[in-house]
Amino acid sequence: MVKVGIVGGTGYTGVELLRLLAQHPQAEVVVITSRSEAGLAVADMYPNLRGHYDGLAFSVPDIKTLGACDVVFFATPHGVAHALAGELLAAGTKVIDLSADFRLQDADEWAKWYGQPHGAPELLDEAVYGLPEVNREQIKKARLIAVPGCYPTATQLGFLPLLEAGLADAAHLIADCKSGVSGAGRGASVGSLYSETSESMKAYAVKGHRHLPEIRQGLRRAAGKDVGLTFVPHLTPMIRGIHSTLYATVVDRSVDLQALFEKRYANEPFVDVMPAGSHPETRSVRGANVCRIAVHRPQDGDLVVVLSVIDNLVKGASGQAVQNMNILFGLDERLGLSHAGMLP
Ligand SMILES: NC(=O)C1=CN([C@@H]2O[C@H](COP(=O)(O)OP(=O)(O)OC[C@H]3O[C@@H](n4cnc5c(N)ncnc54)[C@H](OP(=O)(O)O)[C@@H]3O)[C@@H](O)[C@H]2O)C=CC1
Ligand SMILES: CC(=O)N[C@@H](CCC(=O)OP(=O)(O)O)C(=O)O
Repeated sequence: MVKVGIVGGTGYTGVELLRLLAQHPQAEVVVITSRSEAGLAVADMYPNLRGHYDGLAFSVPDIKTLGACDVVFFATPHGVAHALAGELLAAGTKVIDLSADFRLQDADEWAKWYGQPHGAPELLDEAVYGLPEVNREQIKKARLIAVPGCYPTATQLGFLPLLEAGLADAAHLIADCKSGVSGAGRGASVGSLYSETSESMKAYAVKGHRHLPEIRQGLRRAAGKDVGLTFVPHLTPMIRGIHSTLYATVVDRSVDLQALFEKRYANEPFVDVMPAGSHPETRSVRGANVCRIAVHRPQDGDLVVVLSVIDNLVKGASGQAVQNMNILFGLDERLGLSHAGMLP
């Protein structure tokens, strides 16, 4: 049994970790932290978890109790894992960080986009970017894993087959992405109010979103050269879901793109390449650790349109984090992650 600690149990990704781990046959959550709700029983805060975590209550973060776990997930705002990861690693505890603290390999780049100095640059060399479809072998040996962001997961998985095969004009990639409101977290803010987000839709951060350098870093690795990417996120009136519509110009029209995508993901348990002509829906992955992809070449032209959908809280965060844990501990990668999406 893997002994699990979670720092930040009251945010959306924290409670999603609890929901997924409740069904995991080889993991037991023994510590869950919240400074504001310390002492409260988990089931008193989250009635959906009644009967699953009897006796487990939130506690303040404490290195001793966390350091007694086999693995600690950070479901916290940026900067928290910087402060605590080093001590946990020294105690022999593995760290899976859902925040962006260790996603960018360059500490200066991180400081530029996150508006504060990088708090643990000495750990960057050993941090592994936790996208299993790319880094499975490194994840197996890692001590510190940076779980990719939600937009970066959907966008990279959609572009990878084209870039790895050298088939796209890497200088002109476009990612037009839509997110549900839970992507903004559980903290109260005017922008997340029902009356601000329902019956309306808008783009934001067109000038530059902090996921841009993360996506670019992954695409550069796949292409083996610099890439030019325009990334435009949108807020849409749904609770969960990311829908990435990706555009690239192909340099060779003769290639069977459907076959290329199917081959690339043939052995991936959590990437579903849909039949040619499909239009994946976000609700088909709601609650599921799945990225569902369709590839199109409208009117047989040289512009490829890839549609890629995930649940931002599952394949875009907590599900992917559990997938990483399974790989890290030599377990079946699918354990605890067999939920299908929810229609309607
Ligand atoms: N929402 C999403 O779709 C996605 C989120 N992420 C990332 O996952 C992380 C968690 O996001 P989300 O679940 O939305 O929740 P929040 O970012 O709102 O995190 C809240 C949790 O962190 C705890 N926390 C806050 N500050 C500290 C601190 N200094 N020390 C210890 N604990 C702290 C809070 O508890 P308390 O204050 O009571 O201690 C609370 O449980 C973020 O980095 C987010 O960017 C990644 C991908 C997708
Ligand atoms: C809709 C919405 O606001 N989404 C968030 C991104 C999701 C997120 O949590 O960011 P990390 O993956 O970097 O942690 C945003 O645009 O800031």
